[in-house]
Amino acid sequence: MRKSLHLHVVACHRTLTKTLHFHSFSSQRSCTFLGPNLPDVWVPREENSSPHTLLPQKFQWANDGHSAAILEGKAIAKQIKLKVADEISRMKSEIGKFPKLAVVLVGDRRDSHTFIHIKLKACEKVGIETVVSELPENCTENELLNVVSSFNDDKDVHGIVVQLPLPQHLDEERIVNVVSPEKDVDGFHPLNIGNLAIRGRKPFFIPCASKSCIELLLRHGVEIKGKRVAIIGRSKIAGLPTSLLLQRHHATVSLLHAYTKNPEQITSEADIVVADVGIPNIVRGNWIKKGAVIIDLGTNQVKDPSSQVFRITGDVCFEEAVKVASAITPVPGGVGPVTISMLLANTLDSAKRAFGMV
Ligand SMILES: NC(=O)C1=CN([C@@H]2O[C@H](COP(=O)(O)OP(=O)(O)OC[C@H]3O[C@@H](n4cnc5c(N)ncnc54)[C@H](OP(=O)(O)O)[C@@H]3O)[C@@H](O)[C@H]2O)C=CC1
Ligand SMILES: Nc1nc(=O)c2c([nH]1)NC[C@@H]1CN(c3ccc(C(=O)N[C@@H](CCC(=O)O)C(=O)O)cc3)C=[N+]21
Repeated sequence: MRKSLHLHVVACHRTLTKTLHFHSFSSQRSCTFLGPNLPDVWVPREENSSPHTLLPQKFQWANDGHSAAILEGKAIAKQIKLKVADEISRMKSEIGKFPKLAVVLVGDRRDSHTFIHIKLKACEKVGIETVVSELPENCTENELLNVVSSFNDDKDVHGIVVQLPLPQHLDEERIVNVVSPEKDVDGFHPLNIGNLAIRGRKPFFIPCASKSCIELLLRHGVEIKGKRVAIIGRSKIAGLPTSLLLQRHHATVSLLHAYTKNPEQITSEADIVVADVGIPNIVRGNWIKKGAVIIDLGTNQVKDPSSQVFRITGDVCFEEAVKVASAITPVPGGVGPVTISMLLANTLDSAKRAFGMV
């Protein structure tokens, strides 16, 4: 029951939605719409792009009423989707082909169904064809491996997503290993993760949530190079690859997990805090250094006790953090939508590679 250790469920009402305008989009030129693909991003940013510091000079804290800038993801996601849709429509008219994504869902988890629904809808909107394979909770590992292998062999499929987590009796690592690295649009295959970890190497794909974190930081003018980053959570979906991607952007990264003692000591020294735990409101206001930038990946479905309706809440206590941080991603509407647009971009990339368009 390690997860219950720091379970602070706090009612965090979103009353503050102010967006400060000192954050410009000056970094747009240095990050492609497909996100921070290698190797371009490792080239130092243009001298004249003058990235904003984490604490812009004109930024003032009043004793009362300070509110962090909100790092909105929806507009960025929309921009990326438009560009992807445009490329796909040109692909169709020029060569008569289009990208196709295969999604594999095992079992009946409520959150997995929601996430897959979001992914399929987004694919439809931009012109990515989809095929879904649903297996029962009690399916065997071989049945699942056969489904993945058949998508590997299908030349019309360019991307494969096996929705995680899988039921306990299935060996997640074994399944991830079988996905062809060239169709691994999640970027979870050891070859892709390994190449992300090693300087100068280029994975076929970078995990979507990690690209989304970097995209949000760069697009809002937050400098990464030389900054101290604390990431809470080391999952292969987000925490671990985000640590690898951030170190490639020359951040100094601490990776925290369930065995980390006094995590608040480490987070309170960080310029950027990334939360990827899955525990609502685990990151409190007093975990955060004044002026830090907060990226909240947590997407926790919480049942409202009064209405019995599910709502989404992050890992960060927004109401407290917004008073201390200089900028923060909201949940919903922050990292999540950009993650989805990165999946579309990765799938398009894969199709372009398959059609010899890169
Ligand atoms: N917005 C987005 O794009 C995405 C959102 N998510 C969301 O992020 C959350 C995490 O999911 P996922 O990435 O699958 O992570 P996992 O559930 O796989 O892993 C959780 C991580 O948190 C760590 N952890 C657990 N309890 C504590 C604690 N008390 N203190 C410090 N660390 C702790 C675990 O440590 P240990 O390794 O030691 O067990 C583990 O590394 C979920 O809410 C998920 O929905 C995930 C991906 C993308
Ligand atoms: N193979 C695999 N790949 C993944 O990328 C993957 C996965 N498994 N398992 C689960 C996590 C979680 N994840 C999210 C994606 C989008 C939102 C998202 O769109 N969030 C919206 C809200 C969504 C809602 O309303 O429920 C938002 O934050 O605004 C959230 C979380 C991808 N994951």
